Amino acid sequence: MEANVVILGADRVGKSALTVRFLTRRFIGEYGDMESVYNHSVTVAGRKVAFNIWDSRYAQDQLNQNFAKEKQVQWADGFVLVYSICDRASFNVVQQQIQFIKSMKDYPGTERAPIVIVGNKRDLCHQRTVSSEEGRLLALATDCQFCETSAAETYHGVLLVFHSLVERIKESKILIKKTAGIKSVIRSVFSTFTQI
Ligand SMILES: Nc1nc2c(ncn2[C@@H]2O[C@H](COP(=O)(O)OP(=O)(O)OP(=O)(O)O)[C@@H](O)[C@H]2O)c(=O)[nH]1
Repeated sequence: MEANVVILGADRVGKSALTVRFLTRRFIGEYGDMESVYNHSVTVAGRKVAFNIWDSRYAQDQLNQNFAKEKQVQWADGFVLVYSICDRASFNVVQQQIQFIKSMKDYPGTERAPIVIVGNKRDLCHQRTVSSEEGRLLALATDCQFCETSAAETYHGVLLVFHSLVERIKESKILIKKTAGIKSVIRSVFSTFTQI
């Protein structure tokens, strides 16, 4: 399976740190500000998954932000939305980004959004301004997955983020296929009737 994943979130929340941790198992501290797409294959539940990961930048002005996000939303099969547990403004950005994604992608009623909300920098819990409960409630209200982790401290927490996203992407791809199949049946029935 191929999975296009976009990493979104405000400035300095750890988007690159999470990406690099997943790719290399390492935390290197500073990451520059290049926007890149990385390829990385891992085995999830016995199945090889080829990830294309778009580590995005957060555009400051609204116009560029929407333009960039539209491209990303069209391209993506799934999203990792990152905030820092020490930065409430970044939590608000994630809420806006969920709304934006949902307004652009029409997830049918039965489909759970292929989005994982990640509260990063868990190692800095003495500076916490966003509680775990708030993150969990946001995920419940928006039907997304949620986890807190620390890219600085753990590889396994980060791995879990991508594994749980794969499950949602799998479900979403099956549903898209089914819907496309039903649409094509309806189209062919319709064209048969219009020819009669
Ligand atoms: N303590 C701690 N610091 C972290 C963690 N993740 C990232 N950082 C630090 O936070 C800063 C920003 O990390 P980046 O990965 O560059 O964040 P980003 O979201 O890609 O930032 P932009 O390039 O501005 O979009 C760096 O100094 C990282 O070392 C974490 O889990 N814990």
